[in-house]
Amino acid sequence: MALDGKVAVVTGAAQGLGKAFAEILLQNGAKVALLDVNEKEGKSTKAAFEAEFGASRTLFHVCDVSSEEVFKDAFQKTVQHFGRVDIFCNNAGITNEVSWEKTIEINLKGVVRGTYMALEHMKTENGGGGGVIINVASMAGVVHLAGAPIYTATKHAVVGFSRAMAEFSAAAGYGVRICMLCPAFVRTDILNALKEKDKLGEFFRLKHLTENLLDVAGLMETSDVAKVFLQMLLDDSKNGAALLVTPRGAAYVDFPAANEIPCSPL
Ligand SMILES: NC(=O)C1=CN([C@@H]2O[C@H](COP(=O)(O)OP(=O)(O)OC[C@H]3O[C@@H](n4cnc5c(N)ncnc54)[C@H](O)[C@@H]3O)[C@@H](O)[C@H]2O)C=CC1
Ligand SMILES: CC/C=C\C[C@H](O)[C@H](O)/C=C/C=C/C=C\C=C\C(=O)C/C=C\CCC(=O)O
Repeated sequence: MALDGKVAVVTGAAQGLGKAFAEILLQNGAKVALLDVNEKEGKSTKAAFEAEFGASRTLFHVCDVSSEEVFKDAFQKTVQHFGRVDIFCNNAGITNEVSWEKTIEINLKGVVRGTYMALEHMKTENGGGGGVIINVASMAGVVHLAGAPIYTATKHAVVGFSRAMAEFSAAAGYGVRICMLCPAFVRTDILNALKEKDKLGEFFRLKHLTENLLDVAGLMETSDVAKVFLQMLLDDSKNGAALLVTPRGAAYVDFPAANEIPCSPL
């Protein structure tokens, strides 16, 4: 997929990884709708992008992905403004083990909402032009963090949901690919949760496990992950693929097929 003239939506685009994904899309010719719950940071990011890429290439909407109504409204306004959407990146996410229902609302239900909305608009069955959905999971969508069980659960769920939807989309002939990005640790504000007892609750006592993992794994910059995001987005051969991203490189996860699970008689 060439990006010139394409329209992308990125949730959680005010800062961190979402901002870096929006920036690389803009650098490659796309127009980008930035959706984020943080109005101040979102406006400031929009202003910075306007200065670099021109006012007509971006749009910012205050949007909380945990509200069906608000999310739909922001998406509809994006379609009205740009006329179409070709790329949808469900990136918004939080780490909060105390308000765990909120974490599920944003990290999982927000991704489900965004995926359904994007499919409804892009699927060729409805006269859409097809497209790509990138759901941002995490390395914690494939391995677990004992210090963040709900975060782990939401990211595993994003991987499972996206894989199932990718196969469904292909079987239904929607013309929409769905892939998952699974980075390890990236230097963004989300890592501050590791220092906050009011975010980790009883799991705060295991924060050293995550910190040890981080020490071994190393920390990436958002721009490094954005380059890998772009490669996956442009690879038309990938559907239902989960790309792990680490400081040592990237690799697609080799999931077993249902008939490949090794079992022995009980
Ligand atoms: N930084 C890391 O180590 C990694 C992060 N991720 C994932 O990347 C995604 C982005 O996170 P980061 O950039 O790291 O964190 P971040 O905290 O810097 O950015 C998250 C963005 O999402 C926005 N957001 C939060 N709740 C929202 C809501 N309800 N509706 C709309 N926007 C909302 C925030 O305002 C913020 O702009 C998340 O899904 C996270 O789980 C995945 C792997 C590694
Ligand atoms: C409380 C958690 C806070 C934030 C979580 C992060 O945002 C992120 O989503 C979680 C990442 C989880 C990563 C888990 C494992 C990572 C493993 C590696 O990168 C590989 C580790 C070591 C390899 C050593 C080597 O062989 O070189």
